[in-house]
Amino acid sequence: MGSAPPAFIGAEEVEKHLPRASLLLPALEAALGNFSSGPAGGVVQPLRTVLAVPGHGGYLGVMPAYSAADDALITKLVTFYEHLKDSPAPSHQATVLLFDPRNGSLKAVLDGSVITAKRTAAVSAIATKLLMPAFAEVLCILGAGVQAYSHYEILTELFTFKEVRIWNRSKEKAEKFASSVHGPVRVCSSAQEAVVGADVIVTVTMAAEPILSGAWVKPGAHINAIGASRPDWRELDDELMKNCFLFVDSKEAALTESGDVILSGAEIFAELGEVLKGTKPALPEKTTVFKSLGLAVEDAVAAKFVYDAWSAAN
Ligand SMILES: NC(=O)C1=CN([C@@H]2O[C@H](COP(=O)(O)OP(=O)(O)OC[C@H]3O[C@@H](n4cnc5c(N)ncnc54)[C@H](O)[C@@H]3O)[C@@H](O)[C@H]2O)C=CC1
Ligand SMILES: O=C([O-])C1=[NH+]CCC1
Repeated sequence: MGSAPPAFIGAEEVEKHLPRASLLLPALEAALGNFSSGPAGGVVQPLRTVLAVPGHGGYLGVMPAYSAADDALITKLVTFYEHLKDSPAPSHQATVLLFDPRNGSLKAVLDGSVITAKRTAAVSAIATKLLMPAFAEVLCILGAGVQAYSHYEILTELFTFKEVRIWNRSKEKAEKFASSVHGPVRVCSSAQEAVVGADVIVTVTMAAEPILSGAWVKPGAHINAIGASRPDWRELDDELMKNCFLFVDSKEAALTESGDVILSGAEIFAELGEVLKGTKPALPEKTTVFKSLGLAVEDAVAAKFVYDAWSAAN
């Protein structure tokens, strides 16, 4: 007798079993600490393979990981395309394959887009909790796409801001964002207007040139830098990169994939996992940048969470 056919868990079902990204926080904190502990942490995760799709402005990322603590074995396949102006397709699409670690059988094929949106925002929330200044009042989001929504949701769930500001390259999209989310959001006409005086800043754009200048940033602010995941793409300028304390999810990934890190020559202070383990300090009183590239082990944690909840309900 062969093994059971794999389950297919689509976007709606993923959303149903993972209604809030904050449900992932304990498991993600543990996974980031394990990732930064080397082989003793039980995370096996090579640097992702990213191949360009010539002539189409697209990329395919292959992201395998095993987490012993979660006993989760996955690979995520994620595509991202720079300019999809005349296409209804989202810029990022992903699928997660979840395997049985005991025998390699495929257990489930999960929509990876909701997982990517939620686990990325949850990791930014972990960084924000550790690195944002005391008494943070103003949240600023640069970009108004999928990640802007997931970041807004978790950051306003976990923290209380007096003001939330958004800027987007096309103002219509920022206005749509402001009218879709539940709380009040001020739409700004320039990135500078949105950034000046902000305590927590999130960059979630597809920019390839800097959209955030260090000259605008309030000393002591915390920045979650989520976009610019190619070695020649930027969201942050040199002034910011060189005058901040730089935290990353993975040093290896940052030094290979992040244009903001590679081209600025900024020194990495710590991995987030090292702060979570207590081997590096958090420095919330300093200007801090968390440069996120996205780790497959985060997808492993999220896919396991969704699969377990789905299995319990089916
Ligand atoms: N660190 C991580 O784990 C992850 C990072 N990302 C990155 O986060 C960023 C946002 O992703 P999504 O929200 O899914 O994308 P999206 O396509 O839904 O939204 C992108 C936003 O950037 C704006 N934009 C596009 N080109 C721009 C430019 N040249 N300058 C300024 N703004 C521009 C668009 O108007 C849109 O509002 C992307 O760079 C993506 O690669 C995405 C998933 C995971
Ligand atoms: O981790 C991830 O899925 C991604 N990081 C950058 C683009 C997609």
